[in-house]
Amino acid sequence: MALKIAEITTLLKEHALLESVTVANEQTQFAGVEYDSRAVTDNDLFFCKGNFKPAYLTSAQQNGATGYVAEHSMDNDEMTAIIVNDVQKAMALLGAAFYDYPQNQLFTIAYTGTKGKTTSAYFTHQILQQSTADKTALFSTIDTVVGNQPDQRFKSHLTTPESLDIFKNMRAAVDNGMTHLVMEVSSQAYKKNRVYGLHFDVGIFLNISPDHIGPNEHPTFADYLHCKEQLLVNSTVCIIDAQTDYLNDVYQTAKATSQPSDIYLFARRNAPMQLALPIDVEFVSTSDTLNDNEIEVTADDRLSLAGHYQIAIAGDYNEANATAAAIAANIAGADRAQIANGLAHVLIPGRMESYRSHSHGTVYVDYAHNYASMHALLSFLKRENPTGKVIVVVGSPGNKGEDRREGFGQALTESADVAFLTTDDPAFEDPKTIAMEIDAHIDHHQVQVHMVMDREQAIADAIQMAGPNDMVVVAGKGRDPYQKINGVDVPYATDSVVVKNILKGF
Ligand SMILES: CC(=O)N[C@H]1[C@@H](OP(=O)(O)OP(=O)(O)OC[C@H]2O[C@@H](n3ccc(=O)[nH]c3=O)[C@H](O)[C@@H]2O)O[C@H](CO)[C@@H](O)[C@@H]1O[C@H](C)C(=O)N[C@@H](C)C(=O)N[C@H](CCC(=O)O)C(=O)O
Ligand SMILES: Nc1ncnc2c1ncn2[C@@H]1O[C@H](COP(=O)(O)OP(=O)(O)OP(=O)(O)O)[C@@H](O)[C@H]1O
Repeated sequence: MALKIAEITTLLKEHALLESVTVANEQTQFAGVEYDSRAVTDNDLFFCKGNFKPAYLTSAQQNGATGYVAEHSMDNDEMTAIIVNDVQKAMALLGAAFYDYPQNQLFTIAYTGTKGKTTSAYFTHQILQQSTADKTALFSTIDTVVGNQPDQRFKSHLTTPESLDIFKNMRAAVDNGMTHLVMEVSSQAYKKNRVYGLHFDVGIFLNISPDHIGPNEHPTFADYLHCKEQLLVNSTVCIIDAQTDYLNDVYQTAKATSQPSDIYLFARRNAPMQLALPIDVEFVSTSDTLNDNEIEVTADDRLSLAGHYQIAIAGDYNEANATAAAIAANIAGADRAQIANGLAHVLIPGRMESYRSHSHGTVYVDYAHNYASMHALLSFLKRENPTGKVIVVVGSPGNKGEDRREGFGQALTESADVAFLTTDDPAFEDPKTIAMEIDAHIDHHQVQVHMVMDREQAIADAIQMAGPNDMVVVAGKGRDPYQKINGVDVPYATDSVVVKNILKGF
């Protein structure tokens, strides 16, 4: 693989991105593309982006980079300088070209939504692995799967990677024989143009609620919604959960660029919606308990998926996630039996994992980490087991999503009996201060609050307190293997392992 200067300038000009180019000669070509100086090798093209320091370019040059792309000249006469008006867009375009447009060889399904992306992506991947004979790749918050060998599955750093990583991983998937890809597309991915120029075969909009609004993410809710809606603009087929907030806005966005026959609206039967639209796929719970989750689906004749489906994980919100996955997988070629088998057997790390103890009730490890997910989770548990106490271990991250603190306080007040406020990725803030901010939004007449900053100790104390019929919820980290403290990823055994170890002692 190589990228020639002529191809680079043509592409950038076509997209009105090129400002100037200073090049050694017309034969110039690059052997690789990189945005991190530490990964640069001989004759790479290096992208200067984000919180960039000039020293990174020096280091990239020392490692072999012979050209750079930036939004300003970098005072370096020895390298080919390609100056653009948007380096993130340029990076996505040139990344696709360098890896020879692997997206064209994959049937692509992408999920967006404030909650449920990972769960729905795992559901869809599990189903498609059957219908494609194990030829489905997955780019999720948890894992990136580009093939079926152990070294072709690795932990993800971001929900949606940088564009160069997306195209590199897509290329690897294609070279490993994959024919389909399921991925999560965050609002940040659109904000930062990580998916610029990518068109998806199927795009799914699950839901939206206030989250990711702050100095490092989206300035306003309107910006957050706009970024999320871009998935529908960039997808041929659009699937929309009609119970989403802002349904009118979301639906109009889909309609602007997709044929009505390519839009699928789904909803729980008789559920309230913000706009009366005809529903194409309906689901209804036929069993919705802590141990058994089953839905019946009816669909219009574009799809063949009417029937009963068992869902491997509990939670009424997972019924919507499962329905979205069933529709997407059916469009991608999976039949009813494959959908049923996939939904019945999927396991998602850190999502509704349940551990039964002898005398301290059931412990749930779950990734709920904002108001919407915490409310969905706790209200479900309380409804299913009204006589048991709900004991929650939770913290809120530092230097991001500050509005989550109020949300946790509200969700705990609505549905918890006891809260152990603790540490969760405090970054550069004091976890105790964060805990006090959550506490300020808790009604102490409803919830008994304990402050235990050592997360493992908080989990142990919560389990110790629980009686046989109680439920302990360890929220927010799932299988995250670290705590982000003062800029360092400090290893952490994961909530799942901590819970299992504690339960051995009981
Ligand atoms: C706001 C944002 O998009 N930030 C991302 C962005 O940061 P950045 O471009 O400023 O990069 P940086 O790490 O400050 O470094 C600047 C540049 O210098 C380079 N560098 C750095 C060091 C060095 O020695 N040499 C060198 O060349 C880096 O590779 C980078 O290109 O690019 C980095 C990778 O290049 C990401 O790690 C970083 O994500 C941060 C960590 C992050 O947490 N982002 C969150 C907000 C995010 O994107 N989340 C969404 C999920 C949201 C949801 O759940 O819906 C996601 O998709 O993951
Ligand atoms: N459709 C849904 N509506 C509300 N809450 C949900 C929904 N699906 C999952 N949840 C809750 O949100 C948590 C996170 O789910 P999941 O990881 O699937 O979402 P996500 O969109 O990938 O989240 P994130 O962007 O935070 O990574 C779950 O552990 C569960 O508590």
